[in-house]
Amino acid sequence: MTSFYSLIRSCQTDWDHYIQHEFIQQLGKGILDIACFQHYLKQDYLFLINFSRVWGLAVYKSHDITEIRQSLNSLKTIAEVELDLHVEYCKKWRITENELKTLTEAKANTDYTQFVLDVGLNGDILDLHIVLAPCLIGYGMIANWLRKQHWYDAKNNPYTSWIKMYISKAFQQTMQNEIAWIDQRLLNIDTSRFEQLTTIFKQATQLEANFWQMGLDRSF
Ligand SMILES: Cc1ncc(C[n+]2csc(CCO)c2C)c(N)n1
Repeated sequence: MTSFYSLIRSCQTDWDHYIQHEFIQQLGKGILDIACFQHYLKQDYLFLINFSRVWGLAVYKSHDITEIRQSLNSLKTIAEVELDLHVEYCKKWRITENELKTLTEAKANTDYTQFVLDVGLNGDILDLHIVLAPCLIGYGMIANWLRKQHWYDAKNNPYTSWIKMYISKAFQQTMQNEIAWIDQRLLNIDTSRFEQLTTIFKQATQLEANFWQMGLDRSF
């Protein structure tokens, strides 16, 4: 049966590279250079702004009022709640609001956003959810993977607060809801449509891995 997990299996190597990226391994061991994490957090502020735009596009691409409300809800959460939380979180890492407002966007960030918006503009609501899946579902899976590693150090780790966000019951439930939404839509698609979706999913997964690499290299 075609399910969200078939998408992962279709690009297992890329998926594992994203989930188990060096950035994540160093973060889980608590040895990631703070400057790399700060660079990631700053770029993520820009990413989240673009990400909220994508939900705006999803509102437009919705088929019915249920889908409109679902996308609108995601747009409101990110624009009205999560961005403020991100700014507060950045302050704890000595990143000021002014710094966030005057950032230069890194190439890995632009490439990712451009791809997501391009898929969204040309495709339908299912394409949009699939291109966003590595982002929406991947972070929850990263947290779950980290937790299972024998070297994962939750106690003496400056990054525990970040990992906790994605281990939280609320986030894990959101992730499961998204998997269920995708699974439902994958039930009735044919092979060629599935192949189209795997291409989108694989590319978004690679772009997510590039985002970690950008953090690690502190590149622009
Ligand atoms: C590059 C990048 N990829 C994924 C996420 C994770 N993420 C972004 S928005 C969202 C949904 C609601 O919080 C999630 C899980 C991130 N922060 N940065």
